[in-house]
Amino acid sequence: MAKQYDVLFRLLLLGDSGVGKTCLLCRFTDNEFHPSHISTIGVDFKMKTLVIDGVKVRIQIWDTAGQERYQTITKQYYRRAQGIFLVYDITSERSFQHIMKISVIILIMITFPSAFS
Ligand SMILES: Nc1nc2c(ncn2[C@@H]2O[C@H](COP(=O)(O)OP(=O)(O)OP(=O)(O)O)[C@@H](O)[C@H]2O)c(=O)[nH]1
Repeated sequence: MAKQYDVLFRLLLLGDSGVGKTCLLCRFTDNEFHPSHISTIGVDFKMKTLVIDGVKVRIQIWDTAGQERYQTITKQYYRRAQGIFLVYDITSERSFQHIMKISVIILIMITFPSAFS
């Protein structure tokens, strides 16, 4: 059986509830937009394979719940990701301030990994 991909990238979507993470992901993977907001529970994921210069690149994107109560679960995914999309709602300063705080936490986790193991 032919290999389904040559390279795998694990990416993560982070941001407050309702900023549009799931919509971004659906648009990217399926070119769809669903206007209703159904909050993600915990973590969900979608995949897409692109061919770039003849290389099959599989992108696995983890969509995290923005609600505070799932933070313990979503934090476990920070270190497994090779890239993180920090998403905010341009009409909500609060969502921007919050994503700034999360980015500082991630920076600390990367700098002092043993403190979080
Ligand atoms: N105006 C506008 N609304 C958007 C846009 N993208 C998403 N929405 C709306 O924002 C709402 C929330 O979108 P979701 O993608 O479900 O939000 P989320 O960040 O995944 O939310 P959680 O799963 O709770 O963390 C939906 O009602 C969408 O219709 C956009 O670009 N513009």
